[in-house]
Amino acid sequence: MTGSALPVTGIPRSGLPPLAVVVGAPQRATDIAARLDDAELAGENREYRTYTGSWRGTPVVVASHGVGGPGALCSFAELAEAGVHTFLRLGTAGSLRKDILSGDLVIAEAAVRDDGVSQQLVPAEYPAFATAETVPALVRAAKAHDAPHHRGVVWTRAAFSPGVLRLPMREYLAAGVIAIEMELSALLVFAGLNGLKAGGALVIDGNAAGDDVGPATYDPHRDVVADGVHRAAAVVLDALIEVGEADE
Ligand SMILES: O=P(O)(O)O[C@H]1O[C@H](CO)[C@@H](O)[C@H]1O
Ligand SMILES: O=c1cc[nH]c(=O)[nH]1
Repeated sequence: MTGSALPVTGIPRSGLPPLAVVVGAPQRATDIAARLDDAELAGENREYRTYTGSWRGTPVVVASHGVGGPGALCSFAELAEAGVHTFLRLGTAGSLRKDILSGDLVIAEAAVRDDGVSQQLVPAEYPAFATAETVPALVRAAKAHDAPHHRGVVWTRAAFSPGVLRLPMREYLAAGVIAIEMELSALLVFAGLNGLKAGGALVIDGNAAGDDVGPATYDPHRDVVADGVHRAAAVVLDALIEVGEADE
């Protein structure tokens, strides 16, 4: 990393394309970048691996943000500083509904702010909402790619493994929340507070509606999940371009 790079992610201080797909895992960023034209590594440090390239002729960023809201926020802040103004997260999530299956895509309308970090930015009553136009853009792209999809509210939760406290699972199921993951609400709040656009689509990697969510029931390394992520990458990139075109 050079002195001209941003300190956490190692990306340049300015000049990145305004449209970004953000993902948890560095390898997922590499896999998606391999499908871009003219992909180049723009920076790498810790869990943050960032590429630039173009998708259907439009310059984009693909970046990994790691696991958990606090670390992910460091990446979102540096990406925004470097020029990104629209973020779509392509993540994985546990399903909270029997009819939402492994490999399906959940398109987020909003997220429960149980991320453990956004409460330090703004009071908890402030909503974590997806930028309105991201939702129909993702739905249209999912249909175009024949991706089984669902839309609704996602539970972003900081703790992956249970502790001694009872999870409010029954309450969130009764409230109609459809999937659980770990970073989206931090992204949506960050975008809301900074006049940026953000949304997300999550590939289901199993059912997480029990009281014993966490490592004991977690099995994301299956073909049905890998196939879902591969399909979702094209969905999210297409939706990102559509949202970007609406800005022009
Ligand atoms: O697949 P990613 O994008 O990392 O998303 C999910 O997977 C991780 C948990 O293993 C958390 O980051 C969670 O949000
Ligand atoms: O947080 C997460 C992410 C993926 N799958 C889960 O069950 N939980």
